[in-house]
Amino acid sequence: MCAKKVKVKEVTFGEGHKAAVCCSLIGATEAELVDEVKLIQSKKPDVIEWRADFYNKLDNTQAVLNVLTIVCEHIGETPLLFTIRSEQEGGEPISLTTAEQKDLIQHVLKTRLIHMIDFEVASPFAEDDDLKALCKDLDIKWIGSTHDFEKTPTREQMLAFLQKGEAIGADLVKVAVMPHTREDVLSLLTLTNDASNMLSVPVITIAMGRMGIATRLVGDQFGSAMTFAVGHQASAPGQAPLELIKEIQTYTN
Ligand SMILES: O=C1C[C@@](O)(C(=O)O)C[C@@H](O)[C@@H]1O
Repeated sequence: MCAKKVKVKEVTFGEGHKAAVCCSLIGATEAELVDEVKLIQSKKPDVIEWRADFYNKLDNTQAVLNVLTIVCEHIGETPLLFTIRSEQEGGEPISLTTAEQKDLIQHVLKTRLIHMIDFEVASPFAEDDDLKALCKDLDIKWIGSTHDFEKTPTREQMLAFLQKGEAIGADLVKVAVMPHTREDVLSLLTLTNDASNMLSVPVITIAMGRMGIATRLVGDQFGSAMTFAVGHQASAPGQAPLELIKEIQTYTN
């Protein structure tokens, strides 16, 4: 079966479409985030991600909601992806408990200011019926993600992560891994091709670091629906500038 398409505002994710280019906000303060969003938005990414685990007042719900409102004043029609990446999967350390994090996420979803949210497949949030029901009610698409900053798991393991995301109801599924050999990169690309044919939801795949650059530049030619690029500062190793990816896309799509 061909991977289904998912539309978020004017952006279409999935088979037959070039990868949406996403740039991340990683500021620690409101002032940094405002500078960052202005710069990034001027480069016209397809999606903006707020990596809220970098924000230094994540434990203050009102501050988070205020910053969210301010960020949204600068992004126009660009879809906003909200992510609290866990430390185990490459995020910044945060002080919130799981219950506090769930409460914050509910507040953020209810603002309707975000259009997509990332839940790690291995986290309790991806299994949380309240959060998933809220996303459905508010038409906020959720990405079921898995990250391995150490290695590239086997093709079977990576496929299992993506299938788990699909099985628990993710609208899109994503895997990001660290390659150490050319074979690792090829394995990720083969997985991308296979999973994008097999699954019923769009697939996003990334091989991080310098070795994985091909997957970020031309992953869509193998079936990947989104790529993360540098707008201001990289949010993970190996990201290329947005301008380079957009330029390449004029030749490949
Ligand atoms: O999950 C991802 C992908 C990513 O880790 C990357 O490798 O580009 C960057 C993160 O900001 C994002 O949340």
